[in-house]
Amino acid sequence: MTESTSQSIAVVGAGGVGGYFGGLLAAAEHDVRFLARGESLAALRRKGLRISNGSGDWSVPQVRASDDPQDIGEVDFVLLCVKTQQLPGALDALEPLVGEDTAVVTVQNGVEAPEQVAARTGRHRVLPGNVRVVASMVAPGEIRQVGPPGALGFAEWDSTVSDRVVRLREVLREASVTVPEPSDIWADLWAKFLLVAPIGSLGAATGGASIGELRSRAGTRNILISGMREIYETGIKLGIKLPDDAVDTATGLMDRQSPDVTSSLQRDFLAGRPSELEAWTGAVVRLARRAGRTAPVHEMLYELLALRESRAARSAQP
Ligand SMILES: NC(=O)C1=CN([C@@H]2O[C@H](COP(=O)(O)OP(=O)(O)OC[C@H]3O[C@@H](n4cnc5c(N)ncnc54)[C@H](OP(=O)(O)O)[C@@H]3O)[C@@H](O)[C@H]2O)C=CC1
Ligand SMILES: CC(C)(CO)C(=O)C(=O)O
Repeated sequence: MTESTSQSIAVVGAGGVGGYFGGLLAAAEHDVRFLARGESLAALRRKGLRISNGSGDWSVPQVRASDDPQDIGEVDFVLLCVKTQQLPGALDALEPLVGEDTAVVTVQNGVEAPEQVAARTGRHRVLPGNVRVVASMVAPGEIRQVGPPGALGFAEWDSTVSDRVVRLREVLREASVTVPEPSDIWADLWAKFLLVAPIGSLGAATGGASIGELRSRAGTRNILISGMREIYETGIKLGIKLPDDAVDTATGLMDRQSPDVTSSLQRDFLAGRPSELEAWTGAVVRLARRAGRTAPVHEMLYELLALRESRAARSAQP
């Protein structure tokens, strides 16, 4: 074991992302402590974590997990792996985990989570992160990951590489996690946002059309590309150093995805679960306004989806 293995890491949320990256870290015998709850916690305590992907199934029969942040205690790093709408609750639980030198890594889709966390912890504690993986919790304690191995890129707020960034990168690499080194973490986050938000929003508004369907119809393809341009223009106006060809790059990435890919936003909508609508579609609309622009594609999609969500909430009431 190397020096970096002595780092302690709390994983908050044992769903798709937390279960996958936390599972890899735990399998590599790092000091990983899950802050979990409900059935996930019961499963982690009973049988540990099981992960399946293209290369097979593997499990970590014993993991350290609790729903009490005091049991987790102070750690070197927190991987904050909850959905955006769950951030306020997770942040309430953070205090016992965070000591003088603790850094908190965000993994959420969208571009606003780092600032939401920083509002509680201060920017100096936040390492904005960008996750590229397709992983979901198929049953409590059971994670399915599809496609290429998951990657977790992160840096300091100003995109610099501090000692703690180097330490966490080493720990993750020892656990076989791919760790990209973005030269500008904000441009990297926006580039992913630019790809994922239009696909997720349109996919949800169509009732769950896959990426293959959306990109192959001329009309829906145009909507996606116009949506990407809206995010690009907003980002540039807000000072994000997106490359000139960001929309072309995102279009190429979209075209190379397996045709059956869907996003978590549309899957959550289809299943009637609370969604990240505000952090995806809603954020595009808000950020465009902040930039003094409009984003007509996302404005329309946001209104359709917000109405759909509020109707679903009303009909779920007793
Ligand atoms: N899944 C993916 O492939 C990718 C996801 N992302 C982003 O990562 C984030 C996480 O997504 P994902 O892992 O899919 O989400 P999941 O819903 O699968 O996992 C979130 C987990 O966090 C738990 N949780 C929430 N609040 C707390 C809390 N206060 N204490 C303890 N546990 C808590 C949830 O429990 P409960 O079920 O009880 O609510 C759930 O198990 C999202 O922002 C998503 O956009 C980014 C890239 C890829
Ligand atoms: C990359 C993608 C679209 C994969 O599922 C994602 O981040 C999400 O669905 O939350």
